Amino acid sequence: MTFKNLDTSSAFKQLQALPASDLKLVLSPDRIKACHAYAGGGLTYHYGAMPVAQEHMKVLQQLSDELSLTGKYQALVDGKVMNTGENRLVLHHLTRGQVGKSVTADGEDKGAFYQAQLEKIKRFSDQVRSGAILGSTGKKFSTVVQIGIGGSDLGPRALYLALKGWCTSSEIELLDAQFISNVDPDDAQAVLQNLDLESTLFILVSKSGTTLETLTNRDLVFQAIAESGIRGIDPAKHMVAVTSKTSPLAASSSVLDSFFIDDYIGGRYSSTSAVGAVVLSLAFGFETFKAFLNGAHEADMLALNPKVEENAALLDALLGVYLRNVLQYPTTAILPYSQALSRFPAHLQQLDMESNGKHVNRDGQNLSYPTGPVIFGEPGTNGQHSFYQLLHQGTDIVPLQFIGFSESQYQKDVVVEGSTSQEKLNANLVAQIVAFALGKSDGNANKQFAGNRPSSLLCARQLDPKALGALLAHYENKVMFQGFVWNLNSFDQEGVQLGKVLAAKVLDGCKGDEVLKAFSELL
Ligand SMILES: O=P(O)(O)OC[C@H]1O[C@H](O)[C@H](O)[C@@H](O)[C@@H]1O
Repeated sequence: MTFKNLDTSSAFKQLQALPASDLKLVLSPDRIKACHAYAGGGLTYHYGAMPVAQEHMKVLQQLSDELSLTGKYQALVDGKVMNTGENRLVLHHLTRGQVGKSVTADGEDKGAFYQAQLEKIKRFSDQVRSGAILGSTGKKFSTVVQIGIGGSDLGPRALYLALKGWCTSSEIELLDAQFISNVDPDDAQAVLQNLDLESTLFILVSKSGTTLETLTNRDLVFQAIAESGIRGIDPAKHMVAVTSKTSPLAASSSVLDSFFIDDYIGGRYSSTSAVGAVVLSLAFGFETFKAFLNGAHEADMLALNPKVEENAALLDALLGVYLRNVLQYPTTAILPYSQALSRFPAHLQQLDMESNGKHVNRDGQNLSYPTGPVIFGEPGTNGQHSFYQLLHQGTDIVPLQFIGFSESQYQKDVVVEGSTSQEKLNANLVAQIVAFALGKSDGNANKQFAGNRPSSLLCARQLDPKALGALLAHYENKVMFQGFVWNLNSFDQEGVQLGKVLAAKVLDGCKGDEVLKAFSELL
């Protein structure tokens, strides 16, 4: 299997030579109905409003074949070392089901290891939710608080918010989940001040076990418990740990129990491991989390298909490469028309930008072509009242990724002026896709809409656990495929280390109003 730079690919050179198609010419109901691929979990990926004609699709297939993209995916799930920067396997797919051959590493069957952790999490969450495990003063747990940052916060937080409505309307008993991530003491205080500590279980999540913000917040929580004055409360009975077996936290005695991931699960890819499993199983019940895993696994299996037009994640990845490297668009907006996905764009920022925001290839050689785009986004319709002006009439074209659902989660609605709120939400979604693609001519230049703003749409009947699992895996696999195309190592993150080192340096010499002095010393 050969890894090579995108600009050495003959198919890529063909792609560059094709005429950039004109959206106005091709967007039609027939095209929209024809241009889609099933993404798993009830989710479908629609690309009719993308600036590609059949001739582009043919060359994208050639590019995928030339770079052996699904072959590289198969090698990854079969246990080939794909994280070349850290010399590690990449096994997050295995946390939601077997995709390739069974993988043994460190003398351990990794599938069996992840399955054993899931079974332990099921037992534990069942016991907490049933009251078989109580707080140290005898109260049943009603709230869980995850302490973590980056991949130990963004994915789990986004997924909790995404499923809270569906679980509520499905009459699943919820435990309330809260999240503490920032080292800003106000972040923790805003959560702690509303808690009944006797009925709260804290989940300390750090794969490395060394992240400054997380360890600091752990100590802040322990201090709050100690200072609460609650008779008989034992902090160790109100905290569990999620970490890697090689981390300093692994042997911690100051927690009720520990659940493990390993070094083959990257932080931004860890939501389907114990990092997401503990909080989501406690909050919504293990069965809900298992349905979520099944949706992700279905998407993973679909991503093995070498036929680009039938592989939603691969197609999304290749269209993204066309927009980034041929049409030279530097950003992508994620626009979920679902308030429940309010933190999903934030998770995708880490997933995409920490994976592919790199300037050297897998061999450490500088690259001469663009790589990962800047990712941002907010739910619709709110974004329409914020940054859509630039998206419609700005000087830069920003490719758009819409996400939508036919039905709401709570199924509570109101008819105003002949339509429900869900109908209004989706009318806006449809109107935006067409307006961005076709624009509007006007004698007054200030009122002109150039159109030709490309977009894709991922949609399903409802945001339920399976659809959410497929949505998460779709983007993980899209980012993986794009990393293969750009010949990157998408699985390490050297770019976050310098800030940590400098922060430690400033801390040594900086107290309170000394900060300005410290800055001047560093200049
Ligand atoms: O889970 P931890 O080891 O505490 O790491 C938390 C985060 O730390 C860094 O920011 C890494 O770049 C992220 O990928 C990771 O998710």
